[in-house]
Amino acid sequence: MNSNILVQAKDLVKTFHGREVISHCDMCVKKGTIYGFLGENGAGKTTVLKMLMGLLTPTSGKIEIGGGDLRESYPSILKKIGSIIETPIFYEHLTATENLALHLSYMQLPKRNIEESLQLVGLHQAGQQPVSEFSLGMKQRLGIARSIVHCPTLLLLDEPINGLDPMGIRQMRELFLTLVKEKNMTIIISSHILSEIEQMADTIGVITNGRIKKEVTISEVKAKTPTGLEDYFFNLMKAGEQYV
Ligand SMILES: Nc1ncnc2c1ncn2[C@@H]1O[C@H](COP(=O)(O)OP(=O)(O)OP(=O)(O)O)[C@@H](O)[C@H]1O
Repeated sequence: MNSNILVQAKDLVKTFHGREVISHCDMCVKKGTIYGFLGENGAGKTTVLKMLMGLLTPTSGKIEIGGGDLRESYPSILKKIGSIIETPIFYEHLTATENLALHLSYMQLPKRNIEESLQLVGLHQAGQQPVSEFSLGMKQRLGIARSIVHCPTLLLLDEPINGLDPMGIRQMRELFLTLVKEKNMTIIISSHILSEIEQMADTIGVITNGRIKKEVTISEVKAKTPTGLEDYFFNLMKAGEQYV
């Protein structure tokens, strides 16, 4: 595998109860980039992200992360992946700090970076509060803190800005850009908020009916559709392959 590539999925298939929801899906994510993962409701984004995280086993196909086969490198590779997939669940009676400490101990890692991670997501003053007292947005921020506390190289973020206020959305966008620039992380982020993806992503992957329809750099998107990503996405959905 090309050394510039961190994640490569080849010919992925996932079947649930005989129904193929991911169909021969190929995906390629370069190191040190943000990959905006787009698709309509039910297109297959969460299912692919769960397979990249090892939470679901593909029916067939191959996933390589950092040049190694995900299945063969499991579970040690988990230490290099951070994720927020669907609604994050916490021990509600424990504090934010205790939840992050528990996460690190599950991963058999030293209790480091807890304060820094809470600071990065704007929860530094809430570290000693039980999670049961957190708002939806605070839980989402804590989920992001948990995804980065072990300093992963790959972040899988499934709609991570759900529930955040406008300030929070901007702070998280800036955080994700900083993590890539300063901590060398690679991020795959799914979101329906195309304006956010447009401001962050280097590459866009569009999935339709379980298959990547288009992988394109953001500069190609802008060249093709000067009015921006939203129009590019809608034109692609409407016109299909004729548009690309
Ligand atoms: N555990 C499961 N059992 C059966 N079908 C499933 C399961 N998980 C997902 N699916 C189906 O797989 C398809 C893809 O779902 P997925 O959640 O991956 O889509 P998505 O692109 O993340 O959608 P959304 O944008 O609505 O979150 C859907 O048709 C869904 O019903």
